[in-house]
Amino acid sequence: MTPPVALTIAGSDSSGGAGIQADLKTFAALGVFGTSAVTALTAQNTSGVRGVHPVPAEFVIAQVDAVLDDLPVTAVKTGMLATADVVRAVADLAAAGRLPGLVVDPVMVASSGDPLLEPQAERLYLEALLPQATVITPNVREAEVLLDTSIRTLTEQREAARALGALGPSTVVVKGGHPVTDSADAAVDVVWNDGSVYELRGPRIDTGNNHGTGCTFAAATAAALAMGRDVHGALAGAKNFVSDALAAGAAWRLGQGHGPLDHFFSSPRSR
Ligand SMILES: Nc1ncnc2c1ncn2[C@@H]1O[C@H](COP(=O)(O)OP(=O)(O)O)[C@@H](O)[C@H]1O
Ligand SMILES: Cc1ncc(COP(=O)(O)OP(=O)(O)O)c(N)n1
Repeated sequence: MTPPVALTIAGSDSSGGAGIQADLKTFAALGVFGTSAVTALTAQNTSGVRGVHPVPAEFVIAQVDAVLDDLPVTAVKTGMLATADVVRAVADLAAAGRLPGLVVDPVMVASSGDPLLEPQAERLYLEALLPQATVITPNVREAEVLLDTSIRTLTEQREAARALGALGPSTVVVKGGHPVTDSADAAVDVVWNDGSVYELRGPRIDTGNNHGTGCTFAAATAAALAMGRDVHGALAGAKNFVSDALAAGAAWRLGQGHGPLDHFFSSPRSR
């Protein structure tokens, strides 16, 4: 049977845990045919980012055009966009109606603390890209930067989701992988949709193997949208997928730092 097709516009993580590698694994694990437009090469491993080599915006667009002109893409995920030029170019594509089911993960900084976005691009996210998205998935730290505020409680996480919703996206998820003080035992993501706010809650899994959680969550959301699920079903499915992949990879040892998730937890190898 012909599978649904999703596109990721994101950076390459040489260590395979985050970026387009995580996105394509997630798409494959969920039965979606994955395509990609690479925005930057990173020389990266589980301990940190050693270098970033951005792709010129024109060539990012050339990759997107090549995919969209040929394949029936029904959802798109953006991750590390690296430069202001690329954020602007992707926003222009969205404005032209070329990016269906758009999930924007506004990647700014790796969990290692290394920057993955030019600071001047933050304003463009706010003004040009986020308002056009079907779903935006900032983590708490990214929400703080976008709103120029601090988020220390679940109440503030909920307020942040509402404030980001006012910018224009259809749905906002302020992810809680970095615990706010009153949700230390649970991983709580706050969803804003069309004026209402609710929580996606799961147990906080005790593991250092958490490299690529955000990429995986956004890619799983895009995969579900590509399959035709509604946004609530897509987010619930993505939350379960990332929890299961974290739990399955909790004990393996890949790399010296924050290891990856096990995206293929339901494959024969993991059983
Ligand atoms: N230790 C954990 N246990 C359970 N879920 C987690 C854990 N860490 C992150 N998550 C989940 O992974 C997804 C990505 O969140 P987060 O880690 O905040 O993103 P990012 O990688 O962008 O910082 C969210 O659904 C979040 O709740
Ligand atoms: C190339 C690339 N893109 C994105 C990230 C950040 O990934 P994320 O899923 O947000 O996970 P952590 O940084 O929290 O592991 C990245 N590191 N590299």
